[in-house]
Amino acid sequence: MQNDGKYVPPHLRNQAGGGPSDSAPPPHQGGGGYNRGGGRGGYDGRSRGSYGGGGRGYQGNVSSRWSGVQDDRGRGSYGQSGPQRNERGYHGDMRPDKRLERQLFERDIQQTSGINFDNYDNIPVETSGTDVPEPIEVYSAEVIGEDLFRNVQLCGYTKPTPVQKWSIPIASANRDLMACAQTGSGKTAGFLFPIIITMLRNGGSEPEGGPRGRRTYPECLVLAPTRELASQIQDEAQKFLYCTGIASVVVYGGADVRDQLRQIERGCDLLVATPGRLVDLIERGRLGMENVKFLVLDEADRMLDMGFEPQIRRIVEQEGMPHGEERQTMMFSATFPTNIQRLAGDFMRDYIFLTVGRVGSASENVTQTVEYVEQNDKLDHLMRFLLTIQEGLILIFVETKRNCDYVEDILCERGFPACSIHGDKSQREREDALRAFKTGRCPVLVATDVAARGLDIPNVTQVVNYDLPTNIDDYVHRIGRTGRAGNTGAALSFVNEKNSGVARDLKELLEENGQEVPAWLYQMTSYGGRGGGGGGGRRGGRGGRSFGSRDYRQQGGGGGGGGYGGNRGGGGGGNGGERLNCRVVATTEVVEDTAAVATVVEAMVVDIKVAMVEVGTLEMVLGNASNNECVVRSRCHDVCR
Ligand SMILES: Nc1ncnc2c1ncn2[C@@H]1O[C@H](COP(=O)(O)OP(=O)(O)OP(=O)(O)O)[C@@H](O)[C@H]1O
Repeated sequence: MQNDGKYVPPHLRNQAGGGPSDSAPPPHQGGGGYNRGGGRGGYDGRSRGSYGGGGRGYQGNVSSRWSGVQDDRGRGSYGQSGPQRNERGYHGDMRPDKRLERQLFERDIQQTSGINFDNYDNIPVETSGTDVPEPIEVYSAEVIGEDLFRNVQLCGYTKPTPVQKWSIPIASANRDLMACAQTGSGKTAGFLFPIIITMLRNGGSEPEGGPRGRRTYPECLVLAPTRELASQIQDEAQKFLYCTGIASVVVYGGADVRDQLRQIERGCDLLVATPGRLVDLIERGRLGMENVKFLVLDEADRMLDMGFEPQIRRIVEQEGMPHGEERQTMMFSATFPTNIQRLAGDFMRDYIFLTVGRVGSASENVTQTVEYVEQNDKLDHLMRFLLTIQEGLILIFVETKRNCDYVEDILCERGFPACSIHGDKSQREREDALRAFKTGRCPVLVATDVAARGLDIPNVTQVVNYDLPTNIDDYVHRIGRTGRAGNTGAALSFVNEKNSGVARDLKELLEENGQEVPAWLYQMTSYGGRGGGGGGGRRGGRGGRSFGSRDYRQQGGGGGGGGYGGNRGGGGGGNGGERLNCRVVATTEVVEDTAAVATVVEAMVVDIKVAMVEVGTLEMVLGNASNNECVVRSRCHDVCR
């Protein structure tokens, strides 16, 4: 896949020269930020051996050898106890920089709001929780502060989206928040804006007891499930933080850790991270959680669902992160199954639950079509379909990494300029493929679910579910890669008998969005097969379309969210104790961690309102896994009678 370190799509791999040149910078330069001032991309003498208690510091000591390097004084430099703070108490740059400004806010690489942007205002908003603050209606210097307002204008935002209207006053009032809003409706700004407003209002400060060793102490931590999403949040944060003096850094796995350490050492007020790499840096003694005043879990349901719970619990509960009033916690997603709400509730205090539209509903800006296609016909069908798409970027989702490579190869062989992204690719390959896609050099991207969440790529006009996902929430996120910021988009899904597990939820979702439901899909969902007429789909378990039941605390079984996870007993209220003889319906990998699966299955059983499954039952099921009678994947998709 690599050629001199550059990504070459398969259809160009055997050609002389190895494919198109690729001179654009990587989407993210090692976690660096504009607010890093000098030293971007080059050797930064100041960050070597000068940090911490050593006290030497290279402040003001730039010799002629480094005269070409931009000075960094506007954002503080290294001294006795690490990077200096600026007048606001943070570590970022406050000086305007026209070149950087152009780079950050360049319109032609940004998502511009589309014709349906104003329709967001028609989506019903519901809040639950005590003393909910009133929403804001406009962006102005009075409402969000001068600095942020300037940056909002530079972004071209003329008014807040519904999730922003509510999240800004709620979070600015120091309230915890669990927010659920459609894909592409501006949740990132929804959590970053109130944090920036509050950070600028309060000013930065040292952790209680002062800094220790070589640790850096961010005041805000944003956790995200994938590298690409973390990197994208950082890009957004950099725009919103321009000239505010707040420094943001991103860290994620697969990228050079030394580079990330250098970035952190130069000062980090707002940290965006994937859980694994963050734990690594905490273990190395380079990051401390003691000063975290704002914690955000973006795509919270995905992170917990993906098995990041142990890392997240460690980060939040065992690394000195402040509790209670000392910390504000927010969680955002377009989907929030009840079981995950329950789990997430453990990290929050007296939180407000905000829903824009129904929890888990798809964006109304996406036209959804489903076609019955037999497994063996998919490739031909796909290629015929691609020929009908004349413009825009096309994102194709497949279920497995192997299939991802395979579909990419075949498409390229047949002359479609395609690239691919999945979890087995190197970070470099992932970045290169995304860049080739974004720039339109490869307008077809084949992806696994690694690209399903959060990615905001302008001009994606078509999503294809070559393989349908096994649960409807993943479907909602996947098709949400198009139809963003009020733009319209289209999603086509290939469906056959293999997808009977999700067919019923799909049918309901199509109906809810006023999309055409073909007769064969009605038929498919009318037999008693699993996930079909048998009931027990996750969707029904979340309370269907009933508005009031979205916040699990209102479903009678919540009990305030205490004691899930480490304490399984807390989970089962309201189910009447009916015993479930369950079978875990599963997919690819055999899972070794039976306890973790038990947690997920138990939560799902609670979710579909039947009963608590006993761990013993589950172990028995898992015991059969080795006989291939039942293969379990770490994300259990369905539990049925
Ligand atoms: N107030 C606004 N006005 C115009 N555009 C906006 C506004 N808020 C956000 N956007 C743009 O809308 C796009 C989608 O925003 P964002 O990625 O935050 O959506 P999201 O709700 O987090 O989606 P997902 O659920 O897929 O993660 C981005 O390009 C963002 O810049």
